[in-house]
Amino acid sequence: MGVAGCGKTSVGQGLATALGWVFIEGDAHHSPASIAKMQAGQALTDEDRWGWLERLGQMLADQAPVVLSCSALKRAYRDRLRLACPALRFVFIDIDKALALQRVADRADRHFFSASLVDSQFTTLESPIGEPGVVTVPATLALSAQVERALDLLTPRNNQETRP
Ligand SMILES: Nc1ncnc2c1ncn2[C@@H]1O[C@H](COP(=O)(O)OP(=O)(O)OP(=O)(O)O)[C@@H](O)[C@H]1O
Ligand SMILES: O=C(O)[C@H](O)[C@@H](O)[C@H](O)[C@H](O)CO
Repeated sequence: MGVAGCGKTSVGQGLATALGWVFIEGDAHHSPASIAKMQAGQALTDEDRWGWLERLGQMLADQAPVVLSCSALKRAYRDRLRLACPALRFVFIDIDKALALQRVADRADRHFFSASLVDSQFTTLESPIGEPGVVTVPATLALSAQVERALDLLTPRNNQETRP
């Protein structure tokens, strides 16, 4: 989970490969209207997101264990997914606005998400740090180190929020 451009797809695919689990791309399940909005530089509202979260929750309930990429920016969104799948754990990819902007701008030619929306992602984000079942991985690490860190933190012996 995390804002646009933080690395959800990259880390999620890496985790799924390491775990031998299916990877589900959350962005592939937005409604066409939501994709059109984001393409046009309009931020999604709660209304836009609830149906999407329902669909993702159903997939978690039906297909777990899986790795799912999902922005899950607000506590209420995460709680909706937890309700569907009580064993759910979150990997929060922590990124600052400058780096997120850079990454989203760099891929603008091949991705629907408008760089003008990065600000609103940070306005909407309610940090999950401190919530149960959440581990945090810095966006600045190399991808392989992020996957390794996430796997390490997700193992029961390391039941902690962050690591120095
Ligand atoms: N650890 C990393 N180091 C350097 N670049 C990265 C890293 N992780 C991802 N990137 C790059 O940042 C960009 C965004 O990554 P990715 O698509 O995985 O993020 P995302 O959170 O899934 O984005 P979105 O949800 O907005 O589609 C991509 O160009 C990707 O190659
Ligand atoms: O909740 C949201 O606003 C969305 O899920 C976004 O976060 C994007 O879909 C994603 O990051 C693609 O760039």
